[in-house]
Amino acid sequence: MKKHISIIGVPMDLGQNRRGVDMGPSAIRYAGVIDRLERLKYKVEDLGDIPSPTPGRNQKDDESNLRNLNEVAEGNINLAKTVSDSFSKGHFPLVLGGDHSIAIGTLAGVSKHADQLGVIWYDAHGDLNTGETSPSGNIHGMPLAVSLGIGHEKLTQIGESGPKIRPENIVIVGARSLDEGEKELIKEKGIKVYTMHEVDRLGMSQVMSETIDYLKERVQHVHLSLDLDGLDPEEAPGVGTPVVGGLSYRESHLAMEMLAEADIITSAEFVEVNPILDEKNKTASIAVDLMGSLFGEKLL
Ligand SMILES: NC(=[NH2+])NCCC[C@H](N)C(=O)O
Ligand SMILES: [Mn+2]
Ligand SMILES: [Mn+2]
Repeated sequence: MKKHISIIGVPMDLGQNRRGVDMGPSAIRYAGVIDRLERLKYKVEDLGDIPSPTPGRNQKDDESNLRNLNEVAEGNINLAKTVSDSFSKGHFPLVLGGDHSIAIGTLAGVSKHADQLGVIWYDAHGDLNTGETSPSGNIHGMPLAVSLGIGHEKLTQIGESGPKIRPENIVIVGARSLDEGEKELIKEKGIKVYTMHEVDRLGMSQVMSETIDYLKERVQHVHLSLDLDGLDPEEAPGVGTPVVGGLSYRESHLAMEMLAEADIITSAEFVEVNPILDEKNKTASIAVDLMGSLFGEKLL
Protein backbone atom coordinates (compact mmCIF):
# COMPACT_ATOMS: atom_id res chain seq x y z
CA MET A 1 0.00 0.00 0.00
CA LYS A 2 1.23 3.51 -0.74
CA LYS A 3 2.28 5.24 2.48
CA HIS A 4 0.93 8.72 1.82
CA ILE A 5 -2.82 9.26 1.69
CA SER A 6 -4.53 12.37 0.30
CA ILE A 7 -8.00 12.89 1.73
CA ILE A 8 -10.22 14.70 -0.76
CA GLY A 9 -13.72 15.77 0.31
CA VAL A 10 -16.40 16.28 -2.31
CA PRO A 11 -19.55 17.95 -0.91
CA MET A 12 -21.61 17.12 -3.99
CA ASP A 13 -25.33 16.38 -3.70
CA LEU A 14 -26.54 17.43 -7.14
CA GLY A 15 -26.21 13.97 -8.68
CA GLN A 16 -29.50 13.00 -7.01
CA ASN A 17 -32.46 14.70 -5.36
CA ARG A 18 -32.18 14.18 -1.62
CA ARG A 19 -30.30 16.95 0.12
CA GLY A 20 -27.76 16.20 2.84
CA VAL A 21 -25.21 13.97 1.13
CA ASP A 22 -23.10 17.11 0.61
CA MET A 23 -22.37 16.86 4.35
CA GLY A 24 -20.92 13.36 3.93
CA PRO A 25 -17.26 14.50 3.95
CA SER A 26 -17.66 16.36 7.25
CA ALA A 27 -19.52 13.44 8.83
CA ILE A 28 -16.71 11.07 7.81
CA ARG A 29 -14.03 13.45 9.09
CA TYR A 30 -16.00 13.81 12.33
CA ALA A 31 -16.08 10.01 12.64
CA GLY A 32 -12.29 10.17 12.92
CA VAL A 33 -10.88 9.10 9.59
CA ILE A 34 -7.59 10.99 9.92
CA ASP A 35 -6.67 9.68 13.38
CA ARG A 36 -7.64 6.21 12.35
CA LEU A 37 -5.31 6.16 9.37
CA GLU A 38 -2.47 7.94 11.16
CA ARG A 39 -2.58 5.26 13.82
CA LEU A 40 -1.85 2.78 11.04
CA LYS A 41 1.33 4.76 10.33
CA TYR A 42 0.24 6.46 7.15
CA LYS A 43 1.13 10.02 6.35
CA VAL A 44 -2.31 11.58 5.91
CA GLU A 45 -2.80 14.91 4.23
CA ASP A 46 -6.29 16.41 4.18
CA LEU A 47 -6.66 18.43 1.00
CA GLY A 48 -10.01 19.81 2.19
CA ASP A 49 -13.12 19.98 0.05
CA ILE A 50 -13.31 20.35 -3.72
CA PRO A 51 -15.32 23.41 -4.75
CA SER A 52 -18.71 21.95 -5.62
CA PRO A 53 -21.26 24.21 -7.25
CA THR A 54 -24.61 24.96 -5.69
CA PRO A 55 -27.67 24.14 -7.78
CA GLY A 56 -29.04 26.55 -10.31
CA ARG A 57 -32.66 25.55 -10.34
CA ASN A 58 -32.14 21.88 -9.54
CA GLN A 59 -33.99 21.02 -12.67
CA LYS A 60 -34.02 18.15 -15.00
CA ASP A 61 -33.40 19.02 -18.60
CA ASP A 62 -36.30 17.49 -20.52
CA GLU A 63 -34.32 16.72 -23.61
CA SER A 64 -31.35 14.96 -22.01
CA ASN A 65 -33.17 13.64 -18.89
CA LEU A 66 -30.19 14.78 -16.80
CA ARG A 67 -30.50 16.65 -13.53
CA ASN A 68 -27.99 19.46 -12.80
CA LEU A 69 -25.75 18.43 -15.69
CA ASN A 70 -23.58 21.57 -15.75
CA GLU A 71 -23.06 21.67 -11.98
CA VAL A 72 -22.20 17.97 -11.73
CA ALA A 73 -19.79 18.31 -14.66
CA GLU A 74 -18.10 21.35 -13.10
CA GLY A 75 -17.56 19.66 -9.73
CA ASN A 76 -16.13 16.59 -11.41
CA ILE A 77 -13.71 18.62 -13.53
CA ASN A 78 -12.30 20.11 -10.30
CA LEU A 79 -12.15 16.69 -8.66
CA ALA A 80 -10.41 14.99 -11.60
CA LYS A 81 -7.61 17.52 -11.43
CA THR A 82 -7.02 17.13 -7.69
CA VAL A 83 -7.12 13.32 -7.88
CA SER A 84 -4.73 13.31 -10.81
CA ASP A 85 -2.25 15.57 -8.97
CA SER A 86 -2.36 13.36 -5.89
CA PHE A 87 -1.92 10.13 -7.86
CA SER A 88 0.96 11.52 -9.91
CA LYS A 89 2.82 12.32 -6.67
CA GLY A 90 2.60 8.65 -5.73
CA HIS A 91 -0.07 9.32 -3.11
CA PHE A 92 -3.21 7.31 -2.46
CA PRO A 93 -6.26 9.48 -3.26
CA LEU A 94 -9.00 8.72 -0.73
CA VAL A 95 -12.13 10.53 -1.88
CA LEU A 96 -15.01 11.21 0.53
CA GLY A 97 -18.45 11.77 -0.99
CA GLY A 98 -20.80 13.23 -1.77
CA ASP A 99 -23.12 11.34 -4.05
CA HIS A 100 -21.80 8.69 -6.42
CA SER A 101 -21.71 11.05 -9.43
CA ILE A 102 -18.24 12.02 -8.15
CA ALA A 103 -16.83 8.70 -9.35
CA ILE A 104 -16.82 10.35 -12.79
CA GLY A 105 -14.14 12.78 -11.62
CA THR A 106 -12.21 10.30 -9.51
CA LEU A 107 -11.92 7.78 -12.34
CA ALA A 108 -11.04 10.50 -14.83
CA GLY A 109 -8.22 11.62 -12.52
CA VAL A 110 -6.82 8.17 -11.78
CA SER A 111 -7.14 6.74 -15.28
CA LYS A 112 -4.78 9.42 -16.61
CA HIS A 113 -1.96 7.57 -14.88
CA ALA A 114 -3.15 3.99 -15.18
CA ASP A 115 -4.22 2.98 -18.65
CA GLN A 116 -5.35 -0.45 -17.52
CA LEU A 117 -7.35 0.53 -14.50
CA GLY A 118 -9.38 -2.04 -12.58
CA VAL A 119 -12.50 -1.02 -10.66
CA ILE A 120 -14.36 -2.72 -7.83
CA TRP A 121 -17.85 -1.23 -7.69
CA TYR A 122 -19.21 -2.13 -4.25
CA ASP A 123 -22.86 -1.08 -4.52
CA ALA A 124 -26.51 -2.14 -4.44
CA HIS A 125 -26.77 -0.53 -7.88
CA GLY A 126 -24.93 -0.78 -11.17
CA ASP A 127 -24.82 2.97 -11.82
CA LEU A 128 -24.77 2.09 -15.50
CA ASN A 129 -27.62 4.29 -16.68
CA THR A 130 -27.59 6.98 -19.33
CA GLY A 131 -30.06 9.82 -19.85
CA GLU A 132 -31.96 7.44 -22.13
CA THR A 133 -32.28 4.55 -19.68
CA SER A 134 -32.43 6.37 -16.32
CA PRO A 135 -35.76 6.26 -14.47
CA SER A 136 -34.77 9.30 -12.38
CA GLY A 137 -32.47 11.55 -14.40
CA ASN A 138 -30.07 11.42 -11.45
CA ILE A 139 -26.44 11.39 -12.52
CA HIS A 140 -25.37 9.36 -9.45
CA GLY A 141 -27.01 6.43 -11.26
CA MET A 142 -24.70 6.90 -14.28
CA PRO A 143 -21.00 7.21 -13.32
CA LEU A 144 -19.93 3.70 -14.30
CA ALA A 145 -21.49 4.09 -17.75
CA VAL A 146 -19.89 7.54 -18.15
CA SER A 147 -16.49 6.09 -17.24
CA LEU A 148 -16.97 3.50 -19.98
CA GLY A 149 -17.45 6.42 -22.36
CA ILE A 150 -21.23 5.99 -22.54
CA GLY A 151 -23.41 9.02 -21.86
CA HIS A 152 -23.60 12.77 -22.31
CA GLU A 153 -20.39 14.16 -23.77
CA LYS A 154 -20.18 16.89 -21.13
CA LEU A 155 -19.57 14.00 -18.72
CA THR A 156 -17.62 11.54 -20.86
CA GLN A 157 -15.09 14.21 -21.90
CA ILE A 158 -14.09 15.11 -18.33
CA GLY A 159 -10.34 14.64 -17.90
CA GLU A 160 -9.73 13.39 -21.39
CA SER A 161 -12.44 12.50 -23.87
CA GLY A 162 -13.32 8.85 -24.30
CA PRO A 163 -13.48 5.80 -22.05
CA LYS A 164 -11.54 5.81 -18.77
CA ILE A 165 -11.95 2.10 -18.05
CA ARG A 166 -12.72 -1.08 -19.96
CA PRO A 167 -15.71 -3.31 -19.24
CA GLU A 168 -13.54 -6.39 -18.65
CA ASN A 169 -11.67 -4.58 -15.86
CA ILE A 170 -14.77 -3.95 -13.75
CA VAL A 171 -16.20 -6.11 -10.97
CA ILE A 172 -19.52 -5.12 -9.37
CA VAL A 173 -20.16 -6.55 -5.89
CA GLY A 174 -23.45 -6.47 -3.98
CA ALA A 175 -25.86 -5.62 -6.81
CA ARG A 176 -29.56 -6.06 -6.07
CA SER A 177 -31.25 -3.19 -7.91
CA LEU A 178 -30.63 -2.89 -11.64
CA ASP A 179 -32.72 -1.04 -14.21
CA GLU A 180 -33.55 -2.69 -17.54
CA GLY A 181 -31.04 -0.65 -19.54
CA GLU A 182 -28.33 -1.50 -17.01
CA LYS A 183 -29.01 -5.22 -17.33
CA GLU A 184 -28.69 -4.94 -21.09
CA LEU A 185 -25.43 -3.04 -20.84
CA ILE A 186 -23.99 -5.61 -18.41
CA LYS A 187 -24.80 -8.41 -20.88
CA GLU A 188 -23.66 -6.52 -23.93
CA LYS A 189 -20.32 -5.52 -22.39
CA GLY A 190 -19.75 -8.73 -20.43
CA ILE A 191 -19.24 -6.93 -17.11
CA LYS A 192 -18.49 -9.23 -14.18
CA VAL A 193 -21.16 -8.92 -11.48
CA TYR A 194 -21.52 -10.63 -8.11
CA THR A 195 -25.14 -9.98 -7.23
CA MET A 196 -26.46 -10.71 -3.74
CA HIS A 197 -27.39 -14.14 -5.08
CA GLU A 198 -23.73 -15.01 -5.71
CA VAL A 199 -22.67 -13.50 -2.40
CA ASP A 200 -25.22 -15.72 -0.63
CA ARG A 201 -24.20 -18.81 -2.59
CA LEU A 202 -20.45 -18.48 -2.57
CA GLY A 203 -19.87 -16.40 0.52
CA MET A 204 -17.92 -13.15 0.58
CA SER A 205 -14.63 -14.96 1.04
CA GLN A 206 -14.89 -16.68 -2.33
CA VAL A 207 -16.39 -13.64 -4.04
CA MET A 208 -13.42 -11.53 -3.00
CA SER A 209 -10.76 -14.10 -3.80
CA GLU A 210 -12.24 -14.55 -7.27
CA THR A 211 -12.46 -10.76 -7.69
CA ILE A 212 -8.84 -10.30 -6.63
CA ASP A 213 -7.56 -13.09 -8.93
CA TYR A 214 -9.60 -11.76 -11.83
CA LEU A 215 -8.26 -8.21 -11.50
CA LYS A 216 -4.67 -9.18 -10.66
CA GLU A 217 -4.41 -11.00 -13.95
CA ARG A 218 -5.58 -7.97 -15.89
CA VAL A 219 -4.48 -4.70 -14.35
CA GLN A 220 -1.77 -2.86 -12.41
CA HIS A 221 -4.01 -0.50 -10.47
CA VAL A 222 -7.41 -1.08 -8.89
CA HIS A 223 -9.80 1.63 -7.74
CA LEU A 224 -12.36 0.80 -5.05
CA SER A 225 -15.63 2.70 -5.42
CA LEU A 226 -17.64 1.92 -2.32
CA ASP A 227 -21.24 3.12 -2.14
CA LEU A 228 -22.47 2.78 1.45
CA ASP A 229 -25.82 1.58 0.10
CA GLY A 230 -24.04 -1.64 -0.85
CA LEU A 231 -24.43 -2.45 2.83
CA ASP A 232 -27.77 -3.38 4.30
CA PRO A 233 -29.79 -0.30 5.30
CA GLU A 234 -30.47 -1.90 8.71
CA GLU A 235 -26.79 -1.43 9.41
CA ALA A 236 -26.01 1.60 7.25
CA PRO A 237 -29.23 3.67 7.19
CA GLY A 238 -27.71 7.02 6.20
CA VAL A 239 -28.01 6.67 2.42
CA GLY A 240 -30.36 8.24 -0.12
CA THR A 241 -31.31 5.14 -2.11
CA PRO A 242 -31.46 2.23 0.37
CA VAL A 243 -32.23 -1.27 -0.91
CA VAL A 244 -33.12 -4.09 1.50
CA GLY A 245 -31.19 -7.35 1.58
CA GLY A 246 -27.70 -5.91 1.42
CA LEU A 247 -24.17 -6.81 2.40
CA SER A 248 -23.52 -7.06 6.10
CA TYR A 249 -21.02 -5.14 8.20
CA ARG A 250 -19.06 -8.38 8.68
CA GLU A 251 -19.03 -9.29 5.00
CA SER A 252 -17.87 -5.80 4.18
CA HIS A 253 -15.04 -5.94 6.70
CA LEU A 254 -13.92 -9.25 5.32
CA ALA A 255 -13.93 -7.78 1.82
CA MET A 256 -11.78 -4.82 2.94
CA GLU A 257 -9.38 -7.08 4.88
CA MET A 258 -8.91 -9.32 1.87
CA LEU A 259 -8.20 -6.31 -0.33
CA ALA A 260 -5.65 -5.05 2.19
CA GLU A 261 -3.94 -8.42 2.22
CA ALA A 262 -3.89 -8.65 -1.57
CA ASP A 263 -2.47 -5.13 -1.69
CA ILE A 264 -4.08 -4.24 -5.00
CA ILE A 265 -5.99 -1.04 -4.24
CA THR A 266 -4.28 2.22 -5.26
CA SER A 267 -7.19 4.68 -4.93
CA ALA A 268 -10.63 4.62 -3.31
CA GLU A 269 -13.79 6.55 -2.68
CA PHE A 270 -16.51 6.15 -0.07
CA VAL A 271 -19.76 7.75 -1.19
CA GLU A 272 -23.44 8.38 -0.47
CA VAL A 273 -23.11 9.00 3.29
CA ASN A 274 -26.07 11.27 4.08
CA PRO A 275 -25.97 12.54 7.69
CA ILE A 276 -29.55 13.89 7.51
CA LEU A 277 -30.84 10.38 6.92
CA ASP A 278 -28.38 8.74 9.30
CA GLU A 279 -28.74 7.65 12.93
CA LYS A 280 -26.11 9.26 15.16
CA ASN A 281 -23.49 9.25 12.42
CA LYS A 282 -23.58 5.45 12.28
CA THR A 283 -23.09 5.21 8.53
CA ALA A 284 -20.13 7.59 8.53
CA SER A 285 -18.58 5.55 11.38
CA ILE A 286 -19.03 2.35 9.39
CA ALA A 287 -17.31 4.04 6.46
CA VAL A 288 -14.35 4.85 8.71
CA ASP A 289 -14.29 1.33 10.15
CA LEU A 290 -14.16 -0.08 6.63
CA MET A 291 -11.36 2.32 5.70
CA GLY A 292 -9.46 1.03 8.73
CA SER A 293 -9.69 -2.53 7.41
CA LEU A 294 -8.88 -1.47 3.85
CA PHE A 295 -5.68 0.16 5.08
CA GLY A 296 -4.58 -2.86 7.06
CA GLU A 297 -6.06 -2.53 10.54
CA LYS A 298 -6.00 -5.81 12.46
CA LEU A 299 -7.15 -6.81 15.93
CA LEU A 300 -3.99 -8.78 16.68
N1 LIG B 1 -25.27 5.81 -6.58
C1 LIG B 1 -26.52 5.47 -6.33
N2 LIG B 1 -26.97 5.42 -5.10
N3 LIG B 1 -27.29 5.20 -7.39
C2 LIG B 1 -28.69 4.89 -7.31
C3 LIG B 1 -29.30 4.80 -8.67
C4 LIG B 1 -30.75 4.43 -8.62
C5 LIG B 1 -31.39 4.19 -9.97
N4 LIG B 1 -30.82 3.05 -10.64
C6 LIG B 1 -31.26 5.43 -10.84
O1 LIG B 1 -30.53 5.41 -11.79
O2 LIG B 1 -31.86 6.44 -10.56
MN1 LIG C 1 -25.98 2.59 -4.76
MN1 LIG D 1 -23.74 3.95 -6.42
